[in-house]
Amino acid sequence: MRHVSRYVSTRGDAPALSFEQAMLTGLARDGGLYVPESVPVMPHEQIAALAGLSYEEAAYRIMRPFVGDSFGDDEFRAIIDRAYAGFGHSARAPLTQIGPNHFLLELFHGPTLAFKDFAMQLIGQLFQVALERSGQRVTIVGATSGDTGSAAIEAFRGLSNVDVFILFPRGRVSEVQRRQMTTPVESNVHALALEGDFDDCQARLKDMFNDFEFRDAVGLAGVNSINWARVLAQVVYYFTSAVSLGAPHRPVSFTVPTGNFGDIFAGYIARAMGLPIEKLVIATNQNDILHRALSTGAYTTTGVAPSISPSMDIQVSSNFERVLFDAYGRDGRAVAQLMDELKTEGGFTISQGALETLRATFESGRCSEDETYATIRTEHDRNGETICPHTAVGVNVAGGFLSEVPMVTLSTAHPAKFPDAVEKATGQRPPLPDRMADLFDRPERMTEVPNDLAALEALIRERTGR
Ligand SMILES: Cc1ncc(COP(=O)(O)O)c(C=O)c1O
Ligand SMILES: N[C@@H](CCOP(=O)(O)O)C(=O)O
Repeated sequence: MRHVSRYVSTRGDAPALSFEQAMLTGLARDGGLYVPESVPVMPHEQIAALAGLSYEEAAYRIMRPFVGDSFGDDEFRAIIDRAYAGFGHSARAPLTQIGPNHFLLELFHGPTLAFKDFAMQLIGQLFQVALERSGQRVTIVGATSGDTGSAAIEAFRGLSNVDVFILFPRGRVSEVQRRQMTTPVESNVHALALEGDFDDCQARLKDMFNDFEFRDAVGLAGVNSINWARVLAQVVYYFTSAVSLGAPHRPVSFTVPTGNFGDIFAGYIARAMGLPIEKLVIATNQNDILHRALSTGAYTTTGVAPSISPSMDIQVSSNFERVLFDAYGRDGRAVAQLMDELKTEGGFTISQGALETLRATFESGRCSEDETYATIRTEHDRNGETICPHTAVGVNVAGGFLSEVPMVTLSTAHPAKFPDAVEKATGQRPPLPDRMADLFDRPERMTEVPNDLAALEALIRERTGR
């Protein structure tokens, strides 16, 4: 398979970078997101040869061409092995069947019980190797609607060359999610409860990246899915699950509970690499901007409405920019203009040509709050499966797209992260795994912060002394 040598910005006005540079940079200096200059295609026989391999070996073969010479072969293998050693299931991402031709891909066996661990554990290892080599010290700032934050803290806690600041919307994450972020005792961890919603957290994060003086002074790095390495790690489980269902000899479809569009974008990359994905279905909760955009062509923000699937309470869906870049023929100026309209006017209209391109790849659906509860209840009663509300959104939307082609719905978090919603739906409270059983007894530590760039930057500078 050909190797990717460079990553380019979706806004076309930042220097092209190597894999390691793009990973440590996060957001491009023109405000865009890095993508591979071109996506390598994995030949049919190499996809077939993934059957029966360990998750780690498959991960190595799928990701290696994207890494270029940033990491040596043995070094990269060792990084992958360390990343997944702490997962609670030997298959890492096992499949379970919930109906004729309908499967759940369980992505919650990592240390913080959500799919974020697949990428964050890998990024943690990659950062450590890269920073030790360069002697650099970085300040990671992340925005979270609940799961990215805990996964990032878990991956970077206690590291001597990293400070990690996580912005989460105060009162809008589940109690388990909040405690996962506020109970770690390491002094390099800073949980910041922001007065606002997730879009505010993500907007302030991007503002920090666009303030070059601050960015350079603190050595700002990002581990949200704006970071290409996050997306890359998530490509792997599309391959492993599809191959175990017969790919590349037969096609497979995926439904992805979607918010910031990072996870489904990884599926889009898998498809571009040659994995025969028939349908790629975007499943949204009541914050349905992506479903509306695909249906009408109007990408218009309406304000975030809190839901029982809080990690998907997002309106400004960051990675959508990456598919727009392709849909507009990789015209960075056109993308920059759309993003400008989004910022100044709260939305934009997708051109007819780009909309047709998007519709050729993606389907979409929306799931209401009542439907989410009903789906959790039905899966519990019919299949004995307890699923989290995000997964329920996926299962519900996937129901409209079932066919003779196997459908895989991504099960993105463990139900115990959202016990109130699950208990309300099923009458039973899902227990936390043993290693987290004392989560509610641990003391919490967090700082309440305003939705104000200057105040946030001042706090980060003071805490890091930079
Ligand atoms: C449990 C869960 N499901 C789904 C999503 C949506 O994923 P994405 O933001 O990659 O679209 C998230 C947040 O990212 C999440 O934490
Ligand atoms: N749902 C996410 C929001 C941030 O998404 P990311 O994939 O861009 O990090 C969360 O749980 O924090």
